[in-house]
Parts: sequence; structure tokens; C-alpha cells
Amino acid sequence: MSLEKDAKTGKFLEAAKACHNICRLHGVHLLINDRIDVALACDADGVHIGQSDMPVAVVRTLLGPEKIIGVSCKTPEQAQQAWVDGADYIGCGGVYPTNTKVNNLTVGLEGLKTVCLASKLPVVAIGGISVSNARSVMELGVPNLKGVAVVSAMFDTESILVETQKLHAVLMETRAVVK
Ligand SMILES: Cc1ncc(COP(=O)(O)OP(=O)(O)O)c(N)n1
Ligand SMILES: Cc1nc(C(=O)O)sc1CCOP(=O)(O)O
Repeated sequence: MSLEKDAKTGKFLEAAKACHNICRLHGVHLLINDRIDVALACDADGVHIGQSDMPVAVVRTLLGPEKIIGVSCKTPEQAQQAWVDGADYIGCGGVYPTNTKVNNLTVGLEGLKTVCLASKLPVVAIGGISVSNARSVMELGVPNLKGVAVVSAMFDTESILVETQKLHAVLMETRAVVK
């Protein structure tokens, strides 16, 4: 299920609760993008926030020590700060150009590697990643690069299930190599 982050709060909460029920059935964590209020209201497992959203330390106070907090970081400085502030992981991108997010800086594979090396936290790569290039990302050879986040690779396809299965296979193969 996908819902834009600026959707009306009632609709967002409804969708979040429905997602959470599905995630629970499959033992999958649900993180809410940006909306701390929605995360609290549906008792999600955590949130993902950007550099211009509520500060991590405040989010930690609101959510408590057990919830997962992810932060979008494009630079080594931001990655270090996320750790100091108590985040659990960082998202780093755009690894490749993307049509999903407007005016997004592309940091490339080199930028991703630089941020990973500076980060004390696990990193999730994002931006223009699909089945065709996920292997190149995961084979960067940095141990704290733990996965990829995708939007169009799933939602702009004929079958979300088929693409998810293909991406899962690539991630499992590269995990075996990287470890
Ligand atoms: C791993 C990961 N990275 C980024 C996002 C969401 O990014 P977005 O809210 O569009 O942009 P920022 O405000 O965080 O820069 C995500 N959900 N997961
Ligand atoms: C939401 C988001 N954040 C990015 C960042 O660089 O932080 S790139 C991005 C869009 C990801 O969509 P797609 O997989 O379709 O490229």
C-alpha cells in the first residue's frame, strides 16, 4: 500500500493502520515517513525523517527508546550527526537519478560509499535503484550498507510481486557475497 506523505491525516492514519496489520501478520517492521503523529497513533515500529523534519532528539523523546528512527543523509557530517542524535539507521541517496523525488541531489555510488564509511550506523541506499542496478549498489563492499529502498522499481511495474521477488533474489545473492 502506498500513500503520499501529505495525504489528509485521517486517510494516512487509516492506511497506516491497514499496513501495520499486514506487516504484523508477516513479522515485518512498519516505519512511517515523516509523520511522527501518525506513527504514534498507529503504534508503528518507527519513523523515517529528513534533514528538515523534526530533530532526531525530539523524535526520540516522543517515540521512546524502543522505536526505530531512520534519517536521510547525503553527507558524512549528516551521517555522524544522526548517530550522535540517537538514530538507528540512515538512508543515503540519491544513488542514481530519480523521477520520484524532485530536485534531488544524486550522490552516486562514490557518494554513497563515502557516507557509508563515515557512518557508525547501518545504511539503506535509495534513489533510482531497481533490479537492474541493485547488485552494483550492494557490491560496493562496505559492511554497513545493509539494503536498498525503492519506489518506482516496485510501483511502476506490471507486477509488484514479480519485481519484489526479483529484487529479493538479488539482495539475498549479494548478501551472501558481501558478508
Ligand atoms: C531509506 C529511506 N530514505 C529516504 C526516505 C524518504 O525520503 P523523503 O521523505 O522523500 O525525503 P527526506 O525528507 O527524508 O529527505 C525513506 N522513506 N527511506
Ligand atoms: C524518497 C527518496 N529519497 C531520496 C533521497 O535521495 O533521499 S531519493 C527518493 C526517491 C526514491 O524513489 P525511486 O526508487 O523511484 O528512485
